[in-house]
Amino acid sequence: MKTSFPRQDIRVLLLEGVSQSAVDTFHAAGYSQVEVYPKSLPEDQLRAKIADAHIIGIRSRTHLSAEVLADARRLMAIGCFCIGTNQVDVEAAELAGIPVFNAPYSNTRSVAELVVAEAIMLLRGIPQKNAECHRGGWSKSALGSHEARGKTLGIVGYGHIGTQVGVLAESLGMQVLFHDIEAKLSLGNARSATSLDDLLARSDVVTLHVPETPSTKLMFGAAEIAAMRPGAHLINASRGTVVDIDALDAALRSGQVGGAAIDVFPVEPKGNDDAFESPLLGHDNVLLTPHVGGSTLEAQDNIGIEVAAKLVRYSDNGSTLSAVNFPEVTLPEHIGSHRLLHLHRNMPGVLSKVNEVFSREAINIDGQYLRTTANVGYVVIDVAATEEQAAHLRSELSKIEGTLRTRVLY
Ligand SMILES: NC(=O)c1ccc[n+]([C@@H]2O[C@H](COP(=O)([O-])OP(=O)(O)OC[C@H]3O[C@@H](n4cnc5c(N)ncnc54)[C@H](O)[C@@H]3O)[C@@H](O)[C@H]2O)c1
Ligand SMILES: O=C(O)[C@H](O)COP(=O)(O)O
Repeated sequence: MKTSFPRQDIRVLLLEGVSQSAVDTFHAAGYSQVEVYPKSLPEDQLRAKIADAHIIGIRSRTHLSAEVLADARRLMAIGCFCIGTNQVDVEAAELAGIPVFNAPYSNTRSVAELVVAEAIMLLRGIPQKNAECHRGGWSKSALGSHEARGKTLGIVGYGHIGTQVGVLAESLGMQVLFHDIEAKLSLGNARSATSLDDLLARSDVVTLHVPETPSTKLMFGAAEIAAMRPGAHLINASRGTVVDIDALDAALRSGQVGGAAIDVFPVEPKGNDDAFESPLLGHDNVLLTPHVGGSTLEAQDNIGIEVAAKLVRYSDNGSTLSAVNFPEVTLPEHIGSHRLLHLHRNMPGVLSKVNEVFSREAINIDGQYLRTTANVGYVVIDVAATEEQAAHLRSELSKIEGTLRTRVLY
């Protein structure tokens, strides 16, 4: 199958050490121009690089703002090789006709395992004991050391990760409480708290699993920390913007928070060679990890395949299934027809103008698919036409008012 652009001319830019499995997936699909970087790029370099890329793959460190996307003149699709998509201005991407794909489940288990391990470590006071041993100290004591069995784990954000954490914690004999802004079906014996304050008042360990949104920004500050049980522990493997890090620092000093495990930070280094700074440095009772909740070989391997396959499918076939910012269509192959893709602002009258083009040109439509979001409409039309006719149709479609982007797949 030919595409409007031969695959070997499509430039794929993968940043932040996206797994080799992604590169292999692109190569196997005939995409030979895959450029790989081990970390995120400074904004000036990103803007220069993105100007030539047709497909970009990033993880959580690369910010694709509206300004950066404005330079991405050739960009066709974005792959977030992770769960979070908060680092991308997804609305700006939608209005530029660029679908954003991610891997919504592939690292869920990795995060859940780490969090449960951290809960055990915190309840036993292991971070302090480990630090002391490293300094040549020895304080063998059961003081402040507790079994996880019978303790209460409070999960804030009972989504894919939160539910998995709950299942694993229950298998250790923990009581699980959760709080979510949506009504959620509880798994196992987990119970919904009546409110966030109710959860905080009853939990020995609180773990955060909310996405970064305007409503979760700094949602865990001095007031929430004060509502925790004195000496309870806090785990954050969600996003660094969710916790007021200075308030946590103060609560660790005062003893209101007994210990913490923090994987994500308001400001994170761009790559492994850059220095890490945080007010939490030097607290013996804090486990600090460099945003590795989802960084297992198993998860990264799966994510590489999953997201690369979604990008290839969109590029080859136009399917947008599971795009986070785009009308979703699952399309059959278009053997024997040419496929025209028309992305337009969602405004009255566009579809009739699209259809007018085909009747005016007397071209038969083999199949038509349409999905809309509040902002945009995505119409896919399979036609029995020659290559020249398809190219002409594309140029006619481009002239319709409200058109954001057109492509043709031969
Ligand atoms: N540390 C890591 O490496 C790592 C790895 C994967 C994901 N993450 C982060 O974890 C987040 C959660 O992942 P997920 O797959 O469970 O997402 P999810 O969308 O399945 O679950 C998030 C849950 O949070 C709830 N929620 C949203 N706002 C809330 C609020 N204000 N109060 C309470 N609940 C709220 C949602 O209703 C949803 O149930 C991701 O968005 C990502 O930022 C981090
Ligand atoms: O959103 C995610 O999946 C996690 O934060 C992991 O991000 P990473 O790919 O940058 O490790």
